[in-house]
Amino acid sequence: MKIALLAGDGIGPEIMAQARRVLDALELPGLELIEAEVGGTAYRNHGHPLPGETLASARDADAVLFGAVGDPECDNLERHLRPEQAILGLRSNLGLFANLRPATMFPGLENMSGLKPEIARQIDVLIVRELNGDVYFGEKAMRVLEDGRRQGYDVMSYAEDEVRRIAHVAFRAAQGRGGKLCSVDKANVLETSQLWRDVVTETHADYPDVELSHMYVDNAAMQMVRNPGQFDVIVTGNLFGDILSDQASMCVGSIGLLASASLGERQTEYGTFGMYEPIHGSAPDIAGQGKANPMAMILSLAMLLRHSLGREEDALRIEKAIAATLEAGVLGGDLGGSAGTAEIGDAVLERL
Ligand SMILES: NC(=O)c1ccc[n+]([C@@H]2O[C@H](COP(=O)([O-])OP(=O)(O)OC[C@H]3O[C@@H](n4cnc5c(N)ncnc54)[C@H](O)[C@@H]3O)[C@@H](O)[C@H]2O)c1
Ligand SMILES: CC(C)[C@H](C(=O)O)[C@@H](O)C(=O)O
Ligand SMILES: [Mg+2]
Repeated sequence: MKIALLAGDGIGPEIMAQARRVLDALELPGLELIEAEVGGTAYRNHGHPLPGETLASARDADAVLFGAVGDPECDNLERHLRPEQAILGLRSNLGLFANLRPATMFPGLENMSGLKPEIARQIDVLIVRELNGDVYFGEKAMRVLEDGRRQGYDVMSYAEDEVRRIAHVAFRAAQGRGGKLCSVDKANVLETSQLWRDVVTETHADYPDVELSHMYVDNAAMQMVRNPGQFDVIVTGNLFGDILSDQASMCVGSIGLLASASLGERQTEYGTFGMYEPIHGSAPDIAGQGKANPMAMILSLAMLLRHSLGREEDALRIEKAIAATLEAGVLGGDLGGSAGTAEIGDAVLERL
């Protein structure tokens, strides 16, 4: 079993170190770890945020564990050299089109989001975000118009096969959970969304046991705050999924808790090849201070063990250790506590 570890920038290496301790504690037989540089760090050392060697290491592994990228000092670089391009490059080059972002309330955190505890307690939503299309990957340009005005230009597009394959992932996920799928779009305005809605509705014919609903994204953002417990599985496009998942994270207490799996079609000897990462970024405002919550990173490792290495029991062990740590009140600054990154790592390891 081979895992590529890409720690990245900012808090990436700090939280990766804690996930690494958890992985070491599991003592998986025959495990090989390959570390590679990515993001601003890779740009500085190799002139590119996603060096060919890093992409090759990721491709060659059974799974990729990814920290975070993003570096304020790189903000003025040309777009193709910015750290964020590394993550987009990995997602597209590795064919990782299905991004699973679960947001589940942990016992003890019901008061964290400001929602009424009886509402907060019901949150258990899986956001299935399409990851290889949308305005992220359409044609882009910074143009100068005839009258001298600059115009930013980004094309939003979806082809029907791209919508169909993510719809299948979402319907299957709903079958394995509460049997409800809500497709989120902006079909009252966008052609891409009208196609999205049509294709999701067509695909529903294969899954008559799943209850399908459609919701406009602006309403979904409101409903996510009003009553997030109404959602079971949400399927949506790349941009809407990016935004709604950060929003969902606060409903369960903090962005420092949300893990993700990015999957494609490639199967390995042990499961589905994938890349696993917290949904948050490199958090430059707290980087290097030992303050970052490593739980989203450690929960991403649990998802890796489940989906790519076929080790459900180890995944559950980690998830239970995180839940027990939170229930014991070991909270990072993001949750109003004072535990630092390593202290949280210690507490999780102790319970593991
Ligand atoms: N997958 C990724 O690598 C990824 C995801 C999102 C943003 N980014 C990049 O990260 C950089 C910073 O972006 P941003 O500030 O908009 O978003 P961010 O997610 O990095 O941070 C937003 C806020 O949440 C806090 N936060 C995030 N993770 C935390 C954790 N684990 N523990 C405690 N607090 C945490 C930060 O301190 C900050 O106040 C940018 O360059 C952005 O492009 C990368
Ligand atoms: C860093 C950025 C490109 C990325 C995205 O928008 O997908 C991030 O926000 C995420 O949620 O993984
Ligand atoms: Mg995001």
